[in-house]
Amino acid sequence: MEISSPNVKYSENFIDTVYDYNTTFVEKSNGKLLVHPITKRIDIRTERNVPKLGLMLVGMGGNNGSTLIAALEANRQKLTWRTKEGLKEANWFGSITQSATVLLGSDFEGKDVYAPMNEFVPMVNPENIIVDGWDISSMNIGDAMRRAKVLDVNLQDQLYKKLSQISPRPSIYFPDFIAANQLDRADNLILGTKYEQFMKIRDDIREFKKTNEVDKVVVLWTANTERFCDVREGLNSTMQELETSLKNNESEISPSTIFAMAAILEGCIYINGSPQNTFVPGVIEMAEKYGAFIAGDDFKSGQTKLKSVLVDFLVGAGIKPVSIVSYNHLGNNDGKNLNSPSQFRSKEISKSNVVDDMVESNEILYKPKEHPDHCVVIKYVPYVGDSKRAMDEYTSEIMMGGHNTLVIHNTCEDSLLATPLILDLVILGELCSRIKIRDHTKSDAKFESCKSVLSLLSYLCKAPLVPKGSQVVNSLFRQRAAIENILRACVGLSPNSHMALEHRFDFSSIPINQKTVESSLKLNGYTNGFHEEKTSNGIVVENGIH
Ligand SMILES: NC(=O)c1ccc[n+]([C@@H]2O[C@H](COP(=O)([O-])OP(=O)(O)OC[C@H]3O[C@@H](n4cnc5c(N)ncnc54)[C@H](O)[C@@H]3O)[C@@H](O)[C@H]2O)c1
Ligand SMILES: O=P([O-])([O-])O[C@@H]1[C@@H](O)[C@H](O)[C@@H](O)[C@H](O)[C@@H]1O
Repeated sequence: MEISSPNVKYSENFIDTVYDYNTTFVEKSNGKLLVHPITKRIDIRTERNVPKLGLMLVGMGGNNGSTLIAALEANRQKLTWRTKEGLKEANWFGSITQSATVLLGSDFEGKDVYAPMNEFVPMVNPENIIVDGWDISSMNIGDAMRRAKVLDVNLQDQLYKKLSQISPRPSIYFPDFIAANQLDRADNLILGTKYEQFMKIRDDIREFKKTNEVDKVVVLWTANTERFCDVREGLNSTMQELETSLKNNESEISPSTIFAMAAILEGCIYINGSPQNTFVPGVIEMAEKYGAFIAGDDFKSGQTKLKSVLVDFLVGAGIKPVSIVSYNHLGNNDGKNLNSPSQFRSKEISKSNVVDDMVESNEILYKPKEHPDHCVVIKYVPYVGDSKRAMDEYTSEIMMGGHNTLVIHNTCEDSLLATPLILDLVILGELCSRIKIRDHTKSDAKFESCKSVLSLLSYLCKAPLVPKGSQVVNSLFRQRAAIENILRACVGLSPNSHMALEHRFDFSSIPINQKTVESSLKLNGYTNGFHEEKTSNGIVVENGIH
């Protein structure tokens, strides 16, 4: 990849670009829309040095946790294994950072050219991630992998010895927050008051950092879905209240909120892969005060991911979804925990709200407050294990009183859909912590980090957490476009608009071909001897800046 841009500069530690950010503000008054296109010249700085990254999983002995650890090791060793379909090899299918590409542009023959998503800017290599974590179950990860029944046995057998030497740290367990049916796993617990348990988690993080000499740590919740906790003044509506409630051993402070507090105070990135409301206002205030990063909620892996595509397509096509029913049954421990009404309610909320922004986007189809019937059903059927059987029905109104009904059946190993998302959350979350911007027009402007709430990770979450006052976006393609266009901006490329004007109009008067490019480079003060620089991830950047 050769980026010939006068606005991109590679130094030893940074990629610096001067970027014209174009956006549009709209005023609504007296039924009219006054539209203000805005261009803001900013500097974008991406640290090039990728840290030695530690990942601490809460719930590491679960299906997702054990499968992630197994997959990291299998890919590290490039393992292959025989199955009845033939020889399989380790891969990261389902991970956008490892297995997806981004449209770069077109060649001079007009053909699209794509590049791997992880070649735009330096990203953490999964092979170098050091994993640790906690579980209320003491089972070692080798046996946990067997208990999960997710991976082929021939692969498990190659991994078992190494994974059986890994055991989860004792964790925080408040029976009231997860299903009672989880009690039989809970043999690996930290005792003491909530504050003492909080301090133990902080000690664990510090010990992990010191022992492994990691530069950064991501703490990621892939433990069981908790019930929602109360949010109220005097309990957790501010950081102060939360800290006081913790010290007072307040029953409504959940294990996940304690992990989030500990992670924030230890300078870690904290990511919530489950649907519960871990991020009470006091946690968000704490993250903002300490400049920590948080993201969530609930991995967007299967039915909901498809829903955020289908509803976007239907509403975008002017077709009106009027009834959406999402049913699935599965038999893994997640399903067992969700068999309990309070925990199911957490999941029902995250699976249901995903259509709201897309419905609200079209006032032609929907009157204010009008929305489709939307039903979510999850049943626990032990025999099927991790093989989730999902059935969805989308009924829509089409023109002249017609109807269109889509019925989808989807069977998958649920953990093999979620595990790659965990990797992406970790890698993209860490990348966000290395990107900064400042106002190019102000000589005294300071570089600013991302906001504490990493809404860029929405693509990976059912119920995206966004900064206060920001719009929740669930459309999968809008979420993906945000990621790819920010990666492009970090190397000075404009957003993919797909306008392709040069292929829709006769550009003979404005030729875009090899000669044009060379002459425009000269116009932009390029010299013949281009300054080439190999970046750490193999991109050769060619620019005329000397
Ligand atoms: N496709 C998916 O697998 C998917 C998709 C979206 C969300 N999720 C969510 O991810 C989470 C994990 O899913 P899973 O299939 O791995 O579930 P799982 O039940 O197999 O694993 C959860 C693990 O968390 C442990 N645990 C429970 N409470 C804990 C605590 N307080 N501290 C530490 N460990 C604790 C359990 O012992 C278990 O080992 C669930 O909340 C699930 O809803 C999963
Ligand atoms: O991601 P998705 O398929 O919409 O939702 C899934 C649920 O349908 C499933 O029952 C549950 O066990 C998983 O945790 C996941 O949340």
